Amino acid sequence: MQAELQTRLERLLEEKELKKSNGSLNANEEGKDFKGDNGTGSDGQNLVGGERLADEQLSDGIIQERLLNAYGQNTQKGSLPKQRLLVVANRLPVRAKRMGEDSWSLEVSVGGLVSALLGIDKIEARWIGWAGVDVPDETGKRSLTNALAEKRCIPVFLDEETVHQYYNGYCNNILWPLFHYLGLPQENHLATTHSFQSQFDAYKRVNQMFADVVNEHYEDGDVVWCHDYHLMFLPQCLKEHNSEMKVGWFLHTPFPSSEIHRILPSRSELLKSVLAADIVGFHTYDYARHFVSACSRILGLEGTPHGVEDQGRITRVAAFPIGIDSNRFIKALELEKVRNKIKELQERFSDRKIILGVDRLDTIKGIPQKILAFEKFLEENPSWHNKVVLIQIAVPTRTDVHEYRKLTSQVHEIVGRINGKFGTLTEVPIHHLDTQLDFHTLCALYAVTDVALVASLRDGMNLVSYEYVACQASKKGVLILSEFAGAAQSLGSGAILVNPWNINEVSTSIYYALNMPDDEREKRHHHNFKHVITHTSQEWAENFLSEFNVTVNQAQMRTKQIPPSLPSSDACERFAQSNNRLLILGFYATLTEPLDAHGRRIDQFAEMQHQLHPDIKDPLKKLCNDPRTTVVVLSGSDRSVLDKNFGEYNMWLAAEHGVFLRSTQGEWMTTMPENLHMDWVNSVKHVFEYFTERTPRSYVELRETSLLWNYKYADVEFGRLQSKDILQHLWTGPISNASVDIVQGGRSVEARAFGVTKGAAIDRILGEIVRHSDVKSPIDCVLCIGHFLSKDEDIYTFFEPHRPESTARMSTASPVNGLACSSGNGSGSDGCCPMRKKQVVRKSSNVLDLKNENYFSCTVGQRKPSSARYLLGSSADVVSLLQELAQSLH
Ligand SMILES: O=P(O)(O)OC[C@H]1O[C@H](O[C@H]2O[C@H](CO)[C@@H](O)[C@H](O)[C@H]2O)[C@H](O)[C@@H](O)[C@@H]1O
Ligand SMILES: O=c1ccn([C@@H]2O[C@H](COP(=O)(O)OP(=O)(O)O)[C@@H](O)[C@H]2O)c(=O)[nH]1
Repeated sequence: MQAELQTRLERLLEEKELKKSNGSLNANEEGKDFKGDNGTGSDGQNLVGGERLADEQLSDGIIQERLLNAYGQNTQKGSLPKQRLLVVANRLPVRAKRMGEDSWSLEVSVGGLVSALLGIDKIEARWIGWAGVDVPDETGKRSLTNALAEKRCIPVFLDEETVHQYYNGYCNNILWPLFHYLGLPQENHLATTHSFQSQFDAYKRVNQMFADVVNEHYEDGDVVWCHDYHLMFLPQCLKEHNSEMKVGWFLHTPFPSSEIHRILPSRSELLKSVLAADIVGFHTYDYARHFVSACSRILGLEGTPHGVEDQGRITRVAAFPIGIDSNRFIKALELEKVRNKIKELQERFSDRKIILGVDRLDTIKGIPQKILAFEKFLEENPSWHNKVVLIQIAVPTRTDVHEYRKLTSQVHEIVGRINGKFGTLTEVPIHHLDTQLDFHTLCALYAVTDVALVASLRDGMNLVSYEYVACQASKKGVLILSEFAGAAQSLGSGAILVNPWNINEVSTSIYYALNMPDDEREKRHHHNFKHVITHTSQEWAENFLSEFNVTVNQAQMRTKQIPPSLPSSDACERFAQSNNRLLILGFYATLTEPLDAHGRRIDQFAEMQHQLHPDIKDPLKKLCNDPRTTVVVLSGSDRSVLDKNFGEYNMWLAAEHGVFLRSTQGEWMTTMPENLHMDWVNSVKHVFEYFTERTPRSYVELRETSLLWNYKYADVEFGRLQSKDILQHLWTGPISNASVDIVQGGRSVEARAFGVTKGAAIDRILGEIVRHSDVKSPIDCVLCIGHFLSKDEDIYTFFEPHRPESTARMSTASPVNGLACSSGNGSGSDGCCPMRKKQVVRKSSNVLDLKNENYFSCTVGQRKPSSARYLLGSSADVVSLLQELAQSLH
């Protein structure tokens, strides 16, 4: 882990150096082209990526080559690896308006996501999304597709009803308010609950439609970057179609606490689907932390400092704070038409200070709260009447959603009341505009403003605050910023942070901002400005994509260490051909029923009954009754558990990791080594019980030679903390000098007598089995299958001690390469495994005649590096295998 962190850090520093030396991200760099009024670039050509001047292309090439080298990709001199980016977002950067049967006008869409992605001009990208318009006819679809192609945009066509259910319904009436901590729509809770399923179905359908378009345009090697809450199903849809596709997902809104997310009926499906991506990004560390925590608490998955682990597959989760194309704003202020607008505004408001709000008219933006705070300021500061104006730009948005329409009339009502109260014949204190401004007017307004007021109740980032800072190089105005906007984490040192719900606080902050001494204003602005010009949208995208490539490479390396699936027909064939075969099976999670398999939640009561998988009984009975097959269940459980579950079969039971052994025809015997010290038991029990009392739903399993503290059903994070604490208590207390091993499981801590492992026991078990066996020929086929802790994986290596890890993984298909068997390495001319030779001194001497290809070790369920040769996905797969083996007996 430490090593991984170091390389990550080293890589980031290296990239930073590269960028510095190239100067490509320097905000003061000269000679770049900037996007025009409509955001289509100064030449009006491409919205995303695009053709630029030759010298720029050259420098882009160098950057890309260096970055890709830094990512560890293969680059051949002279031939740059091509990595196209497919940006997939609900909204295209342009909104289409139909002008005629086959003619369209394209306007730039408003919103932070579009603004940020338009700021990336150094990566070749295509954009896939909805053009914001219903196009029912084929002519329209064709002509719009062509018009958009010129902007490197690819449309996904959605009809009106689908947009209603998916966009207005599930996205903006359910996910949006919930992710912003506003709960589900207040007025019609029941209606929402009722329509939930149909909206969710539409949401899934639309995500599949997006996936279909991506699949159609995808070329090998492309990177697919999915955006936002509209497309949480997309990563799964894409990976199901092509598991090799590189898929990233970025959320532009907050990700709420798991306590909020768990309200969603579709909470698990959404999380699982997002986790199908290789990398998942958020604006802030808090959102990333909430996501990991939701995956732990809701899906029961392991959260690591790097991401979320599911069955050995890690989805990287990290914070990538977005930025703006600051140069675009800084340069715009030099344009003549912007300078003219600035002059106009200065003249118009020459006798007043300007407070500015720029927001989509959205429930999350806290517009009513902002206006009420301004009212309070006017009430408390009569000397400021007629000397200050609040200009509120409220861009109409999502107007088909009830809550948004309600907000519009609410805001109008408050503004009207306040203007009525404080206005004069010629002036009003609030200029409220339900409109969208063009880029140049917006820049001019930012530049003349004295105080920008952002009062979001929650906001993923809030780019308006960045844009304001970028335009304030000369005026150095004050930014009042809600602590609930993601931007508060990056601009917090220069801004005045406020709680928008606290009207008094916002009102006094307005007063403070208007009266702030010049030097303080300058210092605060300097902090913010430095951040805004160095943390650009270009850098944001590069960081994300760099991390993306590293993540994919690391995942590929990890996959190579995971055992391949068991070739079951080969195993069955070898098994059937053998004269004396041994089947060693684990119990828990190997032969038990997976309780959460059919959408049922994990149920502690049911699961603790340790129920055998219902389909296992027949094949197991058949195998146990076969005279040439010996079946052993080898478990950590105590004798009573094995008696209860397997008493009726003709087999061997090895309880407590093999310390106790019996044939079901006979009595329990102990294989316990004589020097097994158990003097630690009472004090460890005391510690475990202490923690059980303090950790709800944890429990202790008391066995004779081991004690297990299990927190599988407890709160994951609390359980993990408690387990760390337990270890500390044990090491510093009862076991400091005792002869005991502490074994950490996924959700358990086990104390066992020193040296007790399944691998250590198997030799003694084999000796006993052979002593009692009627079959006189040696065992010539072994299947050893279990969901074992890594400590117990020595059972696999008992049969195969010299297995070269890496080569074994490479040669996934053929078991022949698995065992290190050659006549030159002491294995004997019969081609038997070397272990057998080593074992001749043990009790199991001469009982094994195991050829390389007749040995099948198999880990169950855990897609993790393992000493086993093969993998079976779950106990259901074990059942299928046993059924096949039983059939092969004929
Ligand atoms: O597409 P709309 O439904 O009209 O909404 C506009 C966008 O609103 C949201 O923007 C967010 O992204 C910004 C950039 O990361 C961030 O600064 C802001 O805090 C977010 O609210 C939404 O997430 C986008 O998908 C919409 O396009
Ligand atoms: O009249 C307007 C008002 C806003 N914006 C843009 O809309 C974006 C709003 O992004 P923000 O992150 O602040 O919030 P969002 O609307 O995405 O939630 C910013 O880039 C603004 O420049 C605009 O182009 N015209």
